[in-house]
Amino acid sequence: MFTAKILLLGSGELGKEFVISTKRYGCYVVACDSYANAPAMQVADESEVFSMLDAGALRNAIEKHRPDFIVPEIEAIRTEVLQDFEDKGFTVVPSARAASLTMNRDRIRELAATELGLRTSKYRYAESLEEVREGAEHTGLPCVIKPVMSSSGKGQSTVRTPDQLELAWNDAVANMRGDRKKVIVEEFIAFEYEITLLTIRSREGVSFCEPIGHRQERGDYQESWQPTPMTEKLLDDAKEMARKVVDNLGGYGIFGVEFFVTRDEVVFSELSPRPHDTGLVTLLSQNLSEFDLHARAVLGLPIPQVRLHGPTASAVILADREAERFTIQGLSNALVLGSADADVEVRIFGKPTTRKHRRMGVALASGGTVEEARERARQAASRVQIGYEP
Ligand SMILES: Nc1ncnc2c1ncn2[C@@H]1O[C@H](COP(=O)(O)OP(=O)(O)OP(=O)(O)O)[C@@H](O)[C@H]1O
Ligand SMILES: NCC(=O)N[C@@H]1O[C@H](COP(=O)([O-])[O-])[C@@H](O)[C@H]1O
Ligand SMILES: [Mg+2]
Repeated sequence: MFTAKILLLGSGELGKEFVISTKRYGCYVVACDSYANAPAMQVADESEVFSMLDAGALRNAIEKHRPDFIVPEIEAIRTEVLQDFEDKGFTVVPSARAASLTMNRDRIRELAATELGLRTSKYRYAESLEEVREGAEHTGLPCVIKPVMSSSGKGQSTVRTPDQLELAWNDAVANMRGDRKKVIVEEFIAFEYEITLLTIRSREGVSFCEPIGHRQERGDYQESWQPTPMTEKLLDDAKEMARKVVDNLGGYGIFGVEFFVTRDEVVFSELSPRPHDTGLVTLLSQNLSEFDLHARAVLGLPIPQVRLHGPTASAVILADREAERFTIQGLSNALVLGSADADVEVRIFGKPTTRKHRRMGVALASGGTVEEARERARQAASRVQIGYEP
């Protein structure tokens, strides 16, 4: 009847594209999230609504559906439950350990910096304002303060003067996820640029996509592009570090490995053991998107050499306020930017409500150069508007 049954934990835009890729290979997908009608649910066979942090509900869903693959799509999951089911013989993608380590910044940092010896920023952990001050002494200013459990920049701030430390600590505590009142204080890396190195770990070994450059605001990605010109030496360093981490984490799937690149050095930042938001650009840039590659790696299908079509960029379409009644306008105005020499695409995620800065869609564009592609993608994104209804 179907190739494999997948239980998707988290059903946002990344999950939606992953579901489309797996449906094309004949999978049966049950999409789960904490709210109804989430993007991936709109294209899945079935859906379940519960909090992924609710151990009982998560257990019930796995037992009810008995999937071939449990695929985390978000970070905040009761990972102990994943470990239990993995121990019972279920397959967690890429592995329960990977999900658990990457959900906690301190655990993945310990693995990368201490166990694997990768170059990272200087850091300290802190569980009180007092310890935050000590941490900042160690790293120097500016420094970056992040809750150990959070994503998409939530509760994260860059501190430039000592008097800002208290505000940063309070903000981190107010926006952290989970029950650990703990932050990481990181040395601020004045990087020239930053990249996501999409790294595929499959039965056939480890392979890489061309590095993706990106620009972040408020700790959240605004635009991304491919390729990013890098010297061979720096790219090799990044690949070696990415390989070490994914081989240690184990399992099969795609990983978004994040690096800061300075003049002469690559600094490991963090990684997602799943498709990465900045990798949305691959929906247009490559013969196989990061979602196709994740699907293939998970299902044990062949992974060919990935082909980059040419310079391509993505630019996000954000809401600017909270609303339940809204319309998406201007699609045609955006798509008309496509021509014989340049592709333009828009993906609307179908999220049922908006909130300030919530990502509602993404514009994609190709160009003769990365600069040209970025400009076109930004323009296309700005032409898509959200109409808020009273
Ligand atoms: N130590 C640092 N030095 C300089 N910039 C930093 C540092 N840490 C984070 N940033 C900036 O903030 C961005 C978000 O940081 P990070 O990836 O750690 O947060 P996140 O909440 O895990 O985001 P996501 O879940 O979207 O990946 C980085 O991509 C980078 O632009
Ligand atoms: N950086 C992580 C990331 O991009 N995650 C993506 O955003 C969704 C949540 O969006 P929402 O907060 O708008 O519901 C997640 O489900 C995932 O697809
Ligand atoms: Mg990040």
